[in-house]
Amino acid sequence: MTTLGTPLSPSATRVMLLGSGELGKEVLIALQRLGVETIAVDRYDNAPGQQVAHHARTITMSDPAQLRALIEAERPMLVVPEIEAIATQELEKLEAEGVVRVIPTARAARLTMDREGIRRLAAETLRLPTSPYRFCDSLAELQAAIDGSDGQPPIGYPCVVKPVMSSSGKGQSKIDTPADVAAAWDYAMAGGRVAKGRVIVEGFIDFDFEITLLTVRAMNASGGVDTHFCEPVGHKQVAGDYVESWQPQRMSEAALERSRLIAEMVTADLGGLGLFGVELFVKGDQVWFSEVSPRPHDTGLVTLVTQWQSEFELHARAILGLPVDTSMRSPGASAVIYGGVDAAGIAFDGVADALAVPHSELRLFGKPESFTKRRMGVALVHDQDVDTARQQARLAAGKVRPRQV
Ligand SMILES: Nc1ncnc2c1ncn2[C@@H]1O[C@H](COP(=O)(O)OP(=O)(O)OP(=O)(O)O)[C@@H](O)[C@H]1O
Ligand SMILES: NCC(=O)N[C@@H]1O[C@H](COP(=O)([O-])[O-])[C@@H](O)[C@H]1O
Ligand SMILES: [Mg+2]
Repeated sequence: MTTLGTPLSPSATRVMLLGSGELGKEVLIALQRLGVETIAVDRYDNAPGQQVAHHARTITMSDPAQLRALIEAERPMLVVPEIEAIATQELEKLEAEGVVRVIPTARAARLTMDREGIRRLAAETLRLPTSPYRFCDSLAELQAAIDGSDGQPPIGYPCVVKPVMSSSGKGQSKIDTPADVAAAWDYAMAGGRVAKGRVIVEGFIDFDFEITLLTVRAMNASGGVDTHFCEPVGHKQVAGDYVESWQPQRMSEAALERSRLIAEMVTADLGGLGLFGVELFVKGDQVWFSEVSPRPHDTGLVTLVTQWQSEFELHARAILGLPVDTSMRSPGASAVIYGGVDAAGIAFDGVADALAVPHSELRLFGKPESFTKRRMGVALVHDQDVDTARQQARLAAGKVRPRQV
């Protein structure tokens, strides 16, 4: 049975987020609503979540010594990874030593932090359908994997190259012809969240659409763990980064059933409590596993206006051992607002126009520095159908005009 305390008192239930961007900010708000004392950690000062948490700490989260020192000093009840650049092996040690519980588990955080860990688990251990893939440590190995001159079946063209440690499309590119290979390698080397000279090359899947199946592992009344599914979230990606999402994505019963089966298998193996974003490619009734976030997913921002409990509230409840409800309340959509400029302390014009769009909401994340392609905010719209919601969300996002001050 979960007992919650009073923040800033000896009875406090203390939770630490490792990574405090836009997703962590919403988790922190959900935790605060339950009176949880929060510690927001990030690599830079004034990260979005640090602006709402009780405590803010800035460290290099990929440095094992810094991470251990902070966790030992703060002794939170839970550590909640929010980003991909964390010294997860140190988290595994801390968990094994009984210093802290990691969400969902330290092993899950390690396996999903690195594309190799999760891909080998899904494809080789669980035997789930995925794109064909290979891991390469040099441009020569990459070319050999594509051509099949390494003695294995060729990955061929088109294919996709990604650093093993990266997210939001950073360092990712599609290769259509032999002329693109060297540039893709160089881009991957420059774009990972953590310097590591290794990439995954994947055969390109010509899917009809892709979804995130938000899947929650939460305690039931008898102390066991149940798996709950949200309605599928459809999304559109440009250059490996999400620009629009909507819920529900219409799909065949067979494809939905397969998606749930895959999500159930992957999340059961990763274990622990919390919400997962299971990314799947769908073509007709066929479903491929792509990757999974053991935490709220950027495309799931739409659930802030489509579900009674958003993915952030679901995560907060599940990790605390509380019951969850994944039901929808309305169709809806989200559209991303990019910075458009490279500047610190930018201003946003057009906010009133955006919010004049019926059933719209905005989240402006408050990131201290803007980059042309940095996600700075999102427009959210609920409406009676997904098509209308998508159109209106794009309209609202387009009304917001970031500018240098
Ligand atoms: N093998 C593939 N075939 C076709 N499209 C792909 C493939 N791999 C990736 N993509 C496209 O690129 C997008 C981003 O890929 P992926 O999810 O692996 O990157 P990411 O950097 O982890 O992104 P995020 O952190 O936003 O989830 C996918 O959602 C999909 O649209
Ligand atoms: N696809 C993963 C994702 O969306 N992660 C979200 O982006 C933040 C980093 O943003 P930044 O790169 O702008 O600092 C992360 O902290 C997380 O909230
Ligand atoms: Mg992804």
